[in-house]
Amino acid sequence: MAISDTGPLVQTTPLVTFLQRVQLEAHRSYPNEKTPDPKFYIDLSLKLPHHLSTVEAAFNDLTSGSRDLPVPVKKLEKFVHEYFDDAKDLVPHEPEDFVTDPFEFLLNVENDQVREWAREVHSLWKTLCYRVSDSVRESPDRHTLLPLPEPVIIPGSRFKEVYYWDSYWVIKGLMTSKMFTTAKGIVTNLMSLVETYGYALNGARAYYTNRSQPPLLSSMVYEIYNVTKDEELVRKAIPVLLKEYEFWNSGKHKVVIRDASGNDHMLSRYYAMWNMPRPESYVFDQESASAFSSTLQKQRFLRDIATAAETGCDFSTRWMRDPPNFATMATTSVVPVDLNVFLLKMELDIAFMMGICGDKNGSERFVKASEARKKAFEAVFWNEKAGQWLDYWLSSDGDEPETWKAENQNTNVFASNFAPIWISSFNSDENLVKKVVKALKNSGLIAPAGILTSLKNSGQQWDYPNGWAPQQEIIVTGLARTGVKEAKEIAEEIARRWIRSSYSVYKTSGSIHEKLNVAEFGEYGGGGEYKPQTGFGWSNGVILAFLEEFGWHSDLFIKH
Ligand SMILES: OC[C@H]1O[C@H](O[C@H]2O[C@H](CO)[C@@H](O)[C@H](O)[C@H]2O)[C@H](O)[C@@H](O)[C@@H]1O
Repeated sequence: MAISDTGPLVQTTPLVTFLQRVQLEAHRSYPNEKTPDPKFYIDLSLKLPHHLSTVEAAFNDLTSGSRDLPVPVKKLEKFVHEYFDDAKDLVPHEPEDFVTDPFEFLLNVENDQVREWAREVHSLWKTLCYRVSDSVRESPDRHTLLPLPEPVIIPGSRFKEVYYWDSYWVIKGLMTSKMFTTAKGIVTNLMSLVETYGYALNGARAYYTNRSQPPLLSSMVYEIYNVTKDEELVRKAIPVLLKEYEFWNSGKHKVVIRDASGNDHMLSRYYAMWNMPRPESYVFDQESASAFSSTLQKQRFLRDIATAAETGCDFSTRWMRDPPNFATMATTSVVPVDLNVFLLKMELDIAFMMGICGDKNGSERFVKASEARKKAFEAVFWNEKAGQWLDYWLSSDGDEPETWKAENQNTNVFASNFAPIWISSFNSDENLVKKVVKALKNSGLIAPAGILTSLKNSGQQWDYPNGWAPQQEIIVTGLARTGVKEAKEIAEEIARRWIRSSYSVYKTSGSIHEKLNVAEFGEYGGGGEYKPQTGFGWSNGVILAFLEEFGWHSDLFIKH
């Protein structure tokens, strides 16, 4: 009998399993250059009055003669059209708190051109706001979309569902747009997922139940509370955050690294509860896994792929033992700097929220937890020579404590190495900030349109020449809020570059992009045909948040 991987698994639904078959058949049917996005098939819903069993029977008939030859495209399209609905499970929704010109909107942005564009970006929330259709609530088995109680803001483009970490930057932008009800609704939706599953899902689809995404729920609650002072929200959030905290600090997510003096440091890693091809990319993952011969190797590789999706950075050389060789993906063997930043932030946020609710003991417990994690940052991640925090490669499977070794720090430069500067535990230390600013300036990461994700050109989405997308916002905000002049200056300069390029791409291609080609972006770059203006959730959010943070009054769109 073949030896199998025994790690945790979360089963998916019968509909997802069936739609994978349809996706695979479509991949066989279409001539290569026309193959539709595999995600299209996994997002389909069953049309009324058909039931899964009858549709499966019809599909079996359709494919029965096609063991060697694929189903002709026309026949497959007819089948899809007859039995499925596409993109009807979300219904456009006018956000109730949207006003064209919000009261006190970007008061510190004095430049007319900038204000006019900001209003346009603000109005794009309307194109990204939906509610889940009644049919999803009434017959969840017909859909891969999951029911959520409140309206949603989606990223847009091919992503027609809520995403966990994207929602943080969406909320930052909604705060600028004064759309507090919509922001609270997003948090309520994510909290409902944690209540149901024990963690916030990667996204609100049945095929995302086997993993989470970077844990930023506490930061979302914190941002909303900071503006609205809504104590009720905080009270509701605390038990949910405690549940989420437990998820990230137990089982396979928890690792212990022992330092040279014998002190144990508890940290966390990403670890998906899945070891098969991701349903939304089944055809691709199956092909990548075909490089391995044994079942165990395939399953481990596929878990590392699904785990990379849990990191939010799918894919990057950051997760490869031998970059850029994709077959060496080993995400579960990395103890990542940024994940632990998010968890340290969660500890500080929970301590703060418990303080608001008068739970002094609880608050002290979480302050202590944050202090312990801060020590772990010093012992495991910090590299004095590099002036940044480095990811750590595990030597074993991470189930037992292992002893720290200098050579296990990943000395490659990634934007995430600078993420700790986001939080007060680190950015309150002026000497440390100066070292980190120097390292960031010399890192090669600061590019014409913002901060690069990495310096390696691997062809992957989360590598050179792309930027650390909106995630750079946390580095910029952290630097901007220190008392160190050169930190503030570099923060403003990075934000200016990001805004100027986003503006340029928007004006020339017609959309706000989820990511920019940060390295090769020219002064006015962009290009492409003029299309109706479209938003992209998290980038929309960062544009508005940067404008709020820096309150520019000069012309941003001229090179300074
Ligand atoms: O369909 C493939 C993958 O798509 C998602 O990842 C990317 O888009 C997300 C939405 O903007 C974003 O949160 C993520 O950082 C991107 O890499 C999805 O999250 C993956 O799980 C999925 O496999």
